Amino acid sequence: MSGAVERSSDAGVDTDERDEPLLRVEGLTKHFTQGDGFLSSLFGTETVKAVEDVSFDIERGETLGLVGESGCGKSTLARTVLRLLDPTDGSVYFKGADLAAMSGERLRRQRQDMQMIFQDPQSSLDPRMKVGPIVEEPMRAHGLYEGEREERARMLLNKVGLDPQHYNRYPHQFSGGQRQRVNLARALAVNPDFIVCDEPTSALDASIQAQVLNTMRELQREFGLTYLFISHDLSVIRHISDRVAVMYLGQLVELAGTDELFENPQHPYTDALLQSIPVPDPRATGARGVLEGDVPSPIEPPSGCRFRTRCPKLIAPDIGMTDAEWERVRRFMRAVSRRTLVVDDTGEQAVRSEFFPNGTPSGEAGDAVAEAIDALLADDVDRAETVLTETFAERSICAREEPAYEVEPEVGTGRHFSACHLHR
Ligand SMILES: Nc1ncnc2c1ncn2[C@@H]1O[C@H](COP(=O)(O)OP(=O)(O)OP(=O)(O)O)[C@@H](O)[C@H]1O
Repeated sequence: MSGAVERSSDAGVDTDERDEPLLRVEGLTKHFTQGDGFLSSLFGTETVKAVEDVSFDIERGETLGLVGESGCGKSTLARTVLRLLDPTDGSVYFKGADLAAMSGERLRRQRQDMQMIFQDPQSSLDPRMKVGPIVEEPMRAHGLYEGEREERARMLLNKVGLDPQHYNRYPHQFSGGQRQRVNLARALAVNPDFIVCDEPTSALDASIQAQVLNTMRELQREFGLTYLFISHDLSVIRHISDRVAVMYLGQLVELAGTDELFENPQHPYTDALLQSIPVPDPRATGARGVLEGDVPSPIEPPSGCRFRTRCPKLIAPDIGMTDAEWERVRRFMRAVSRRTLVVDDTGEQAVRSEFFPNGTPSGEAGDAVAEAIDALLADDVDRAETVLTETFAERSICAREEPAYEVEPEVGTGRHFSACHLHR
């Protein structure tokens, strides 16, 4: 029985292939084009740039955590990696072979080695089937373990921490955590090397979550598994990951070893995410609300660095301001775009003394600030915002060039990537 757990996929693997990372993702891009047919011929189509030029490797036996806010493209990236979605551009190499070049039977065989588990164990388990046959289903689909499927299913139920006697129970007879364990057993049924875990514990209570995560780590060691683990929850990511990739609006902004990322974050977005982790002491202040404004639409993402429209560290354009002047202009810009500033005739002085107590900057910067204040006096906030955006934000290097830098790690020796022009 346990002989059946031997890594069938490693048979015939040559040493070159073993030196390769298990998964190599290069420039992966996934766009969704919305609107087909008659309406789009009238109104045109819209392209959602869900994943844009994403590259990373995952080593054998490693867990790469992928974290980011809802809608940033984590699930789309995962599904494109597994070729459940066709990429718009880029490549995915699994054990050195290009998945994009595969189709039909070869892709189907490769998929056996790549499984996925989802957040909601309730909806992914057929309520009319008993859990034993649920676990056996992938074995049947791939024509594997003929004659020993039940024995293997019972063995796997045991390995994921369930009672093998529960083979004949239905999903509704299990708790949420147990159902996710059934899902784990099913993912392991065809002896994969790689499992994409998409928010697998997000629907569970914290204590159950920790138990399932611990089981996943034990299974990883025992079966030599490699995980791509997706979560919006930083504490889960920290608990389970060897390295962490941070995603924002379709792109990776930072990638480093877990301790390095948490102790030495180098991207302002990662920094903001870490600061927004709820603190254990609710009386402690200043730990929330760091991320201002909404995530821009992936239909028209900002040029250059996609985080720049919310970035507290936007770099000054080259128009001759001191750091202190730029700090004040940036604060003024934030207040204008938040639409919280109301200026009437008597308020002009108040605005100047609130934001520019030592006077506005000289030259072009000062002219733009004066023009924005005039627009606010005329109750035209949009014009004020446009003037500031065109003069300052759009001329920053953050708007003009896509950042990509490697920085020196402080904790450990792994490589640390940060897509921020502050590292110029
Ligand atoms: N089939 C689709 N057609 C059009 N747009 C899509 C499609 N699937 C996803 N998107 C869009 O792509 C972007 C990324 O979505 P995705 O579900 O990958 O994000 P996510 O980070 O996994 O979010 P969540 O954590 O909420 O699941 C979103 O703007 C989403 O609306």
